Amino acid sequence: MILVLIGYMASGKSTLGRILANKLNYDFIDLDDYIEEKEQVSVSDIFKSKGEIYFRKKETLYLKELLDDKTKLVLSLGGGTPCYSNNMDALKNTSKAKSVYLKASIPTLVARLKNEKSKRPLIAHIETDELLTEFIGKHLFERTQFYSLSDVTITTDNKKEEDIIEELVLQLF
Ligand SMILES: Nc1ncnc2c1ncn2[C@@H]1O[C@H](COP(=O)(O)OP(=O)(O)OP(=O)(O)O)[C@@H](O)[C@H]1O
Ligand SMILES: O=C(O)C1=C[C@@H](O)[C@@H](O)[C@H](O)C1
Ligand SMILES: [Mg+2]
Repeated sequence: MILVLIGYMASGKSTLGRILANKLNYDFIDLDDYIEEKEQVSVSDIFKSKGEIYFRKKETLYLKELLDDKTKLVLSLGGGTPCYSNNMDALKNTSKAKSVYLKASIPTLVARLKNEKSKRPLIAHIETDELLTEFIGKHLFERTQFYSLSDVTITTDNKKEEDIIEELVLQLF
């Protein structure tokens, strides 16, 4: 089984993925970290030097590699992974994978992202909280159609990490 965590930037994929893997005694991989390790360069630098399209090709390549090769894995995707190529089809077409959408509201995401923009190339240039709110609102609206294809959706606003994990395990097994 591969449990795949999906959601917008700062929805908690990496944080919750680590906790979930530990609880289940599964391996944990964060797709952004995996890409950085394989390419020996940071995601931000890939965006800068090679561009987003190059990044998206690598993201799809490594997602498929992991889906083929791994089992007993919690895999946290990048925020955009479900929205490009046929990545969501690849997830839905393997009985090995179960996907979970970690749903967070715009205010929650803005509060988390406003002080953590620099490592996230798509929002690093946005100067004010108002502009960040507007950007996330539109971006999340475009992306929700892909995120919502997940097998399970968990709302995460104002919930403690351990409570989200408990809910998630109940829904998955
Ligand atoms: N349930 C929660 N309650 C409060 N804070 C949380 C919760 N889940 C995550 N956070 C905090 O939100 C921030 C973003 O979380 P995290 O890095 O796990 O998101 P992500 O989905 O992996 O983001 P990205 O797509 O950019 O990698 C972190 O500072 C984390 O501690
Ligand atoms: O939301 C996105 O499109 C991204 C999120 C990050 O996880 C990284 O994968 C990258 O910064 C792109
Ligand atoms: Mg992450």
